Amino acid sequence: MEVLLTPEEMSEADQRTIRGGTPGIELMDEAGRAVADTCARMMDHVAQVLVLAGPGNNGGDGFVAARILKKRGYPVRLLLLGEASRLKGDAATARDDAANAGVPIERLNLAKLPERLKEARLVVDALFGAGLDRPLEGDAAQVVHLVNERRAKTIAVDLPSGVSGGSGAVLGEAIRATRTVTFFRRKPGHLLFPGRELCGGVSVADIGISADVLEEIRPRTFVNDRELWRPHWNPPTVTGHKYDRGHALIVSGPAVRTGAARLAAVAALRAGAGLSTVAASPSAASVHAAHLTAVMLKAYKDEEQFAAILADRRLNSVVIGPAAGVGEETRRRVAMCLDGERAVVLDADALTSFAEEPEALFASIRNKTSGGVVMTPHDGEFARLFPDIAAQASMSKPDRAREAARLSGAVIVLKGADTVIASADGRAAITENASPWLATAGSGDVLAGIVCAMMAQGLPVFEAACAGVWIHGQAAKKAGPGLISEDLLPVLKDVIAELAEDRA
Ligand SMILES: NC(=O)C1=CN([C@@H]2O[C@H](COP(=O)(O)OP(=O)(O)OC[C@H]3O[C@@H](n4cnc5c(N)ncnc54)[C@H](O)[C@@H]3O)[C@@H](O)[C@H]2O)[C@@H](O)CC1
Ligand SMILES: [K+]
Repeated sequence: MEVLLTPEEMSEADQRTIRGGTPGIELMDEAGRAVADTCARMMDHVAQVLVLAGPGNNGGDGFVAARILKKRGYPVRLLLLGEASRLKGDAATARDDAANAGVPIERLNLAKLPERLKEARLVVDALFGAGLDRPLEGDAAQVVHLVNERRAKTIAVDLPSGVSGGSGAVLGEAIRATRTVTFFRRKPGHLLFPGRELCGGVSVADIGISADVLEEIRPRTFVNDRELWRPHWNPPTVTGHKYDRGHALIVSGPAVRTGAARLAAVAALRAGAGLSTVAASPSAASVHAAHLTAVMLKAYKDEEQFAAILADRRLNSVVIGPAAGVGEETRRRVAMCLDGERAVVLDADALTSFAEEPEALFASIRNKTSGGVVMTPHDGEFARLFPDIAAQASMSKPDRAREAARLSGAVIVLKGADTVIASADGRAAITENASPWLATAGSGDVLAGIVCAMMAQGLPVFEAACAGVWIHGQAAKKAGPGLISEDLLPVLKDVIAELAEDRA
């Protein structure tokens, strides 16, 4: 399980280490050394390196890197944004050490920068890191603009300058780096877009901070990797029965819109639910009947018959929303699904149907005494249900999802290229295995089915949602470029097989 540290948490890790007896300058030396090592690895021969240093400790790391590269025989030049006399603490020490080692240090001059960039084979961006607290403008923004325009090979120290470590947002302008070297642990901004794209490859350097500090800091943001949820997932046992693996129920849309429910129902079965049933009106059921094999079908004429289906407690996890239609009927069905012990995935039209009265939905979710609820909005659906949270532009995606989870009581899967899963208890996971080919019709229906299956199998709700999103991503990798949603279904078998092998 990989934890991510916000800039505040990282600063706490630094401070705890320093209080524990490691001088800050030692951490900075290690950070700068890691940057210098990366520079050396990225150049096939000794050539000019240009270090751009800012006014804080990120600049300090740049001074150390320049000093070490100089000692290793690289021609190095350092340009400082701002006045040397304003450097403080460890950064001032690092500047003195670099000057004593003979590193040429100049004040950064915009007019001369293009010439300096032309001379360099490699640029080190040590302008701003974790301390970025406002948008870049004026000279700083100009510098970034000129570096990006030059398309020079660029190594970012900690973060590409201008990228927020907490949210991945670009504040003003941001460096487009070839590679980013960060310290101790990755930050959310390395995984969240647009930051992720601007980082290039990210490497994490050990700078002498002990993992013990994490026990005190208790980070609440994670990478959605296998380790996060796999301890809760078990392959079928030799003597197991299909009912041990739960029974997924997928509520279908009307006769002309039945495909979404079938995608979800087959996905649920493939993702390991013991059984999967589609519930449909008689006209929709006759369409399904021509298509379904392993998935079962139950037709219902009216609300009473729908209630009778729900009364079977073996149907322990339900998906409602895909192609369900927006309006009162869906609202009533959602309320019926939420009333009971089963787990519920609310997707698509189930979310949009409550755009006018989200509180009614949240009240039904909070009234639930057992069985988890997962909501899977994309940005548009999220903004309809949580307009106040969506309006807070400066809030990071994990924080928006956390707030929504707190407000609604559901686990929120906020979809996108960097899907975030968050729970009301404050945990949030960021996904990095999504394929761009997942942006295709029906992909969300498949996801809803997989999440439903994970809850049917008894995974706790947050872990079920994380597992579902991860498995969906892996399936897309296996299906490959050009995939359509149907292609995700057969390859789910391979993803599950690998999970099972991994535990053997
Ligand atoms: N002891 C430590 O805390 C360590 C810190 N490290 C480095 O230190 C960095 C954090 O250092 P700092 O907290 O000093 O922060 P930064 O060096 O990232 O930036 C802070 C400085 O930039 C200014 N600033 C912020 N946003 C600005 C903007 N938009 N326009 C103009 N000026 C702006 C601030 O006023 C401040 O002077 C990390 O990213 C990492 O590179 C590493 O050396 C490891 C040890
Ligand atoms: K930087």
